[in-house]
Amino acid sequence: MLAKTQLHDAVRHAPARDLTVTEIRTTIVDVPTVRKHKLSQTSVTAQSYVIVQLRLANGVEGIGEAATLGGPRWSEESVEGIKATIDTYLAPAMTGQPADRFVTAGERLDAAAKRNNAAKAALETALFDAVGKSLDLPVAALLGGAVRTSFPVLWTLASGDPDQEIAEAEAKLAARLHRTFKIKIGAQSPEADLARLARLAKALTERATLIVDANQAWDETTARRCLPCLADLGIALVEQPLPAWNVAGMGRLRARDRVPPLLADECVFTSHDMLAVAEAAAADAVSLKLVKHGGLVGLRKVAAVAEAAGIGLYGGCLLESSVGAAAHLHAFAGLRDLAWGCEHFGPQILTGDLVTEPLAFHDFAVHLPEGPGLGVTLDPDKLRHYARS
Ligand SMILES: O=C(O)C[C@H]1C=CC(=O)O1
Ligand SMILES: [Mn+2]
Repeated sequence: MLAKTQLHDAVRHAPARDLTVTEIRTTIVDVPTVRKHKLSQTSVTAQSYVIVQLRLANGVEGIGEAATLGGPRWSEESVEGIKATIDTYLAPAMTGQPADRFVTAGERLDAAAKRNNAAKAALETALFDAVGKSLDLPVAALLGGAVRTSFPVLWTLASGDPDQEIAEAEAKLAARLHRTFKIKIGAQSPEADLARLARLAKALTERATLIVDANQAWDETTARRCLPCLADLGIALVEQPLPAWNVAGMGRLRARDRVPPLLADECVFTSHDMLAVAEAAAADAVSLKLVKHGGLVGLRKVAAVAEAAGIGLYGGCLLESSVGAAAHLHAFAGLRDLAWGCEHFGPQILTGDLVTEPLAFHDFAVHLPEGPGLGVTLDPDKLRHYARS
């Protein structure tokens, strides 16, 4: 039994348990990138996020982030739209509600707005962070506990200039930061991309694993022609070669010879999408992203459907800062098998971060931050500095 003074101490130090949401604030930030990042459908020189700050009755603040890529070009959500949706619809639906009923919160958010998955993900992340901080538990523990605390992490080559890309990959290898590289293709002709990939494969042979992401750029005929060439170059994984709607086409491609494993990205937002991809045998792996799945609970549901179908898990990103990247790592930490590693290099491509201590990258891995909640602390000066005026 605790002595009286010990009992008083325990009560005094116990985090206050009133987990009612009292206030939700949103801020749009624009953080420049170290170089231009060129995808098939857009290119960016700054990353834009909506940062959510959510306060509980106990005084604890939770944070979350919604990432976008080039405005509403990667998916339909933009930071301007996300902020308006949270301020007008999602925040009123959660204010006055308990923060620790995550499934009920999801139901309320779905009733308040259709889709808007990135907006919901940012708000739900802030709920998890606030509850974790209140209970002195990491978010990964709230999700069932961490299986791993470090994650193999790749780097994306996306300047489009092979000389620059080879030099960038060499620097990452030398610093023992990354040894798998994802090359963005589809911004130029397939022939130009194949020539570029041949140069990269030759320069990095035996020292790196290469994967490619077409971001929906090819039609099925082009993909039929080019996929065997990618197999010959030793490309280990081909992400979203076809438009998101053409799941049947991905299934047909996968059934052919000399086709590298296919990774589903833009064609899987919901667990229903995941089921359709599984039924069409359209992917070997799926890229998991909070902005697609509407938050951590949704991400785990998509992962469960993939696991049930024998489809591998890949820890996807949308170039998040350390806030959004930390949220992903907590969700990935509890997955039984993250066969394809992760791509949360986002904090490294920014010229600055939004937290007091950015995520740690070393030994070709990114590491789960320690401490309650997300394990990262928003830096108010940096938030002010990058906030859109
Ligand atoms: O995968 C995407 O489509 C989006 C993003 C993730 C990494 C990267 O370079 O772009
Ligand atoms: Mn992708």
